[in-house]
Amino acid sequence: MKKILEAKNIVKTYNRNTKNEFEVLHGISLEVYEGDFICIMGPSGSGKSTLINNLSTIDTPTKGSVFINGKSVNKMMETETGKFRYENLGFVFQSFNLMDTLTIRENIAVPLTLAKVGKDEIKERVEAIANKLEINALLDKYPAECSGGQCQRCAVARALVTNPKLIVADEPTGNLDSKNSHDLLALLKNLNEQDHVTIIMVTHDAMIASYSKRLLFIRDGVIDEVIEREGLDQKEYFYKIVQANSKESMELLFQ
Ligand SMILES: Nc1ncnc2c1ncn2[C@@H]1O[C@H](COP(=O)(O)OP(=O)(O)OP(=O)(O)O)[C@@H](O)[C@H]1O
Repeated sequence: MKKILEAKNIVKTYNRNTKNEFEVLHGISLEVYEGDFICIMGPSGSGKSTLINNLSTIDTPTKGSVFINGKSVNKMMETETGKFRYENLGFVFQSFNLMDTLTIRENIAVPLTLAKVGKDEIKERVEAIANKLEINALLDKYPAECSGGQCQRCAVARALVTNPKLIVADEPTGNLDSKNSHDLLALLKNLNEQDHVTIIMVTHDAMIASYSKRLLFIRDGVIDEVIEREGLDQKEYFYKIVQANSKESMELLFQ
């Protein structure tokens, strides 16, 4: 299986060399293979967003290294990072991050415009991904004219339009109700299973995490527990995830 991402011993320290210096990630190593669907969970403040940002070029680790498609991303120049991002990564955030003044069509086209893809090809690729995600009817609307669920589907289309190797999603269902959350996860699961899109996702929600294939539980800046779905059905996997999540509550209640 092809290795998409490798993190070696990453450490992240905020406010370095000040009295507020504070190490959030304490040497995390991780390998992600093509077709993986990894979910990161953990208590608030445990370092989930810091980890996903450091894995995906949004932030740079203080120590250790990250390789995406075999390329070391730590050593990349600022200018190179932008190009590398839209060629290799698709991002989905809690707040959708669509631009209000652009139509959905223009929003989805942004990574292609940045990559200087020609006008005709942009039109073709935007329409193809809109077809796949069944959002054709939204293309000429503005984000304010779409529901939250529709906006997040459009954000996923924007993340996928460059055919990235890896989708990075930080709390993608954070602003969605349960029906829209499940629809979004069904879509991501389908992309993962049918098109082998590799996904790394942060969530607080055990039900949402039960769509993944592997769960990394972060506690105090280290990977404390790994749960593989393997032969489990979604319900059994969900119960295992709930158990991992309830560890803190049990400790608080019965210490
Ligand atoms: N830019 C920053 N500068 C200083 N400290 C930061 C910065 N970003 C995050 N932190 C701190 O690092 C720790 C981990 O933050 P992070 O956002 O990664 O946690 P999280 O697990 O994603 O939390 P949550 O579930 O609440 O979103 C927290 O204590 C946070 O206050």
